[in-house]
Amino acid sequence: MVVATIDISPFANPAAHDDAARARAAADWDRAMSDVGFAVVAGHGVAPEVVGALRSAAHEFFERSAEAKAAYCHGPYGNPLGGYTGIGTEAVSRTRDTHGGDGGRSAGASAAAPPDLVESFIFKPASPAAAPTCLDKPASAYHSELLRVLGCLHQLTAAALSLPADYFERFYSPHAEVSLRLAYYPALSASEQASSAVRYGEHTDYTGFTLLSQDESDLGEEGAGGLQVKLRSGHWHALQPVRGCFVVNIGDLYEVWTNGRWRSTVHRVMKPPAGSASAAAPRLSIPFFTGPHNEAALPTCVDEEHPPLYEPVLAREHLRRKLSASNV
Ligand SMILES: O=C(O)CCC(=O)C(=O)O
Ligand SMILES: [Fe+2]
Repeated sequence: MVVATIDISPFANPAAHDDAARARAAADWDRAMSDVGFAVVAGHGVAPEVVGALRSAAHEFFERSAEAKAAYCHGPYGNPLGGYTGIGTEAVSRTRDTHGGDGGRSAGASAAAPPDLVESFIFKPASPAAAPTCLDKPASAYHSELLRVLGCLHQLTAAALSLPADYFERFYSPHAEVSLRLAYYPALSASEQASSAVRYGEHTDYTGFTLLSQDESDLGEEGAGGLQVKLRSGHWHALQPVRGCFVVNIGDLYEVWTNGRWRSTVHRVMKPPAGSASAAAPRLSIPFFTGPHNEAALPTCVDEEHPPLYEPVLAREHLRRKLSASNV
């Protein structure tokens, strides 16, 4: 398996597992994050109904008219109120030109990239801007469940990096900087299909862990389009969804914090081939972006053999640079 499946139940349900099981999961996690920067996470304990309810509500919202959806637009992608942004607002591969945690592996690639073929809704439970009624309950339930899973991932990470079990808590409390994004890729028109635009251009995520619920339709025929991850070899690997699991990857700040031991890996969402069933269908994926509160800076994995590779960076400043580059 190029992308490992990691069962996190020793951390999600600690009473049922012993320390040896936790140590094994932590070693597997360290290997996955160092080699690929992506893993498939099982054993998280999130009920399928919680995921299903949010997916249905999101479809209901995105199938509304452009005018109805525009009523929930509160500014550019990444604005503090969250809400809706349509196609034409974001070109994520333009962030490749800003300094990332990836050591500039493909910097300078795409200053003029066309906008991504995606609509977004960012759900923020504490936002004063009202969310559509259909999303409110399922998104709140999903949000709090994923915060719980994030806590497990932090314990797993602390074990993997030989840090105290509660190491990450202080950087993520009293509030983490999280963002629940519904990413809707409409069926492709003939002109979109013919254009050089992609569904979501190549990029690294910006801060901490991203927990992604993939669209099961990505299981379609080989090359049907969907999430692809750039391996160290330069090869693009298509990530097939695994039922009941989340895909988890790290963003730039983790690469900085681990002094390059873990990889903030470049990924993208391609278009399905013209005329295929997948091209005529919408695709919905749900990334939950997570990062520390702004003051956090956590250089680890530094010793005599591993001198610091990165300038220290504050979460807020890094996020600001990335978002301003991605907005069209
Ligand atoms: O839609 C996907 O599968 C991935 C989206 C993504 O990479 C992102 O939102 O950062
Ligand atoms: Fe991403």
